[in-house]
Amino acid sequence: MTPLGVPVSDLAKVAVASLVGTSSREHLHRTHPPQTAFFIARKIYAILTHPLRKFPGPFLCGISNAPYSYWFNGGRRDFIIKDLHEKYGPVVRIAPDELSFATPQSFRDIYGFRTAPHSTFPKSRFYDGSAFSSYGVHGIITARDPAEHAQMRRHLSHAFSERALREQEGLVAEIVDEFVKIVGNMGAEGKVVDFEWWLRCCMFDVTGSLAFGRGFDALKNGGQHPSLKFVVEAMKQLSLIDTMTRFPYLGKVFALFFARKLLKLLRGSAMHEEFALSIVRERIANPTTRPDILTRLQENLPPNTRLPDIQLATHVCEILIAGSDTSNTTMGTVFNYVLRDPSLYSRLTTTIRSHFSSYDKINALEAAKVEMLRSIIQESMRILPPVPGALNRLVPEGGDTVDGFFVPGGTYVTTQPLATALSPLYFDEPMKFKPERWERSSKGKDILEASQPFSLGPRGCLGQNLAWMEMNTILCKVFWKLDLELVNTDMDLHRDSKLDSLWDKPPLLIKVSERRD
Ligand code: HEM
Repeated sequence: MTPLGVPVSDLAKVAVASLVGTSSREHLHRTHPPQTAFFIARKIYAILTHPLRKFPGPFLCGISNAPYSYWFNGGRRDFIIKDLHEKYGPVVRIAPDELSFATPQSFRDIYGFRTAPHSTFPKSRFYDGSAFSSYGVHGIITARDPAEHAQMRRHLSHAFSERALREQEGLVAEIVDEFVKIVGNMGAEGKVVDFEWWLRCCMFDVTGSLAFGRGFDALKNGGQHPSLKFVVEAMKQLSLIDTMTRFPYLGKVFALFFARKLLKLLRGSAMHEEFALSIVRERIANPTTRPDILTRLQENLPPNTRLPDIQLATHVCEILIAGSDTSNTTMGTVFNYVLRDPSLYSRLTTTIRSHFSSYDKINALEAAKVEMLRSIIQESMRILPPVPGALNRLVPEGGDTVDGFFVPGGTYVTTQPLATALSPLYFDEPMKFKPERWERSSKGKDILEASQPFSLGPRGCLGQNLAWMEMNTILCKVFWKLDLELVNTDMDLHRDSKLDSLWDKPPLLIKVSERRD
């Protein structure tokens, strides 16, 4: 398997098929007219009697996965689905077996814990494939079996507890200080800093330090670590893998066309897996009390047991992706909107600079008290949900209801975060950045549960307290110490971002200088 679920053997099969000609199945399809007519009649019958036929949506989506794959590969899937919700309403059929919802209640029904007579929806096959999946090992994010996942989550929760968080603060602060110093120095040299890239390096180092027990020196060497390159590349290929899952036969042809890309991914994946395993093994051979996630994952196990090396390595690889890109996207959105609004920028810097009498006094506990910053972060996660909408779930056998609609078993369902969080049904002037809607005193008409950046229920974000700690600390330190000015003001985050499984954002060019006041 590739890291993302494409069986390696498929690549070989495609190569063989291309040498020996069409497969027997393809030969069957070069059929006599009556067989062709029968095939078409069967297809039409299946379309007319499909259990999802009553759900609204574009006609083509009801008969083929092609529109969905086309949108996904074009990088604008979620924006298109958002438009479809505006046209068709709260539920849209986006593929033959797939429904998209855009309501707060659907978040609860699809992702939440449900009690009898309902049942909790498991993750779908679109989660198959991650680092080490070729060994049959799943991590906390890709485990689909609810019982297997529940056991993992109980164990991993310990690594994200309040106590663990307090102990992790020092490790985070070390890297944040390095980040502030590096961007400050670049600014002093007269360079414009691409915060999109440097925040990515910073979060990769922070999450690497916590999950792998060491940073990746991405800040020191400008993101040259092969694992960072691989992760960035792999996240951009998920639409391709999704397409291959939807079109298993066409997928083989695709594999031929994209053989180079896939082989590069395979090589990158093998290196990343090797690297993760070597770190885990090194750690096991040299036990330490360093208070990171890797240490915590080796605790709280039944006596005389330990997690297999590969299982540990799978968890840390998945945590690396879950924890780095999400926080980096959120902070990029904060900088983008705050720096465009001089009054907001001035109020925020004044608040932070008066809250802390010196840079050294900035810590997670105090940073969490800056309420204005909290509202700004919440609004940033609403206006650009850091995890876009492929959090696919499978309706269990027998079917169930989602926001009052009965959905047959076997249907794939999602709540589309962008469509929900940018809907005028739930937010007043949804395209406007208005942090005040999150303030406790706000009497706005907004329905805040329509923004669920961390998802909810049994698979909701396990690292959200850690994420808050990281983001509060970084943003307080940067706004306290540096003056910032957005350079590429013509950039539009919604217009210029693409998405695959996560966001592919445009550069965020910022002039940085030591604060003048
Ligand atoms: C702004 C920052 C973050 C956001 C918006 C975010 C969002 C999410 C979302 C939406 C999910 C659900 C994914 C799904 O259903 O497939 C998730 C899961 C998860 N996140 Fe986060 N996340 C953030 C930061 C972090 C951090 C910093 C970590 C750890 C270093 C982390 C660790 C996890 C883990 C382990 C899961 C899997 C939980 C499970 O399945 O039991 N996240 N996150």
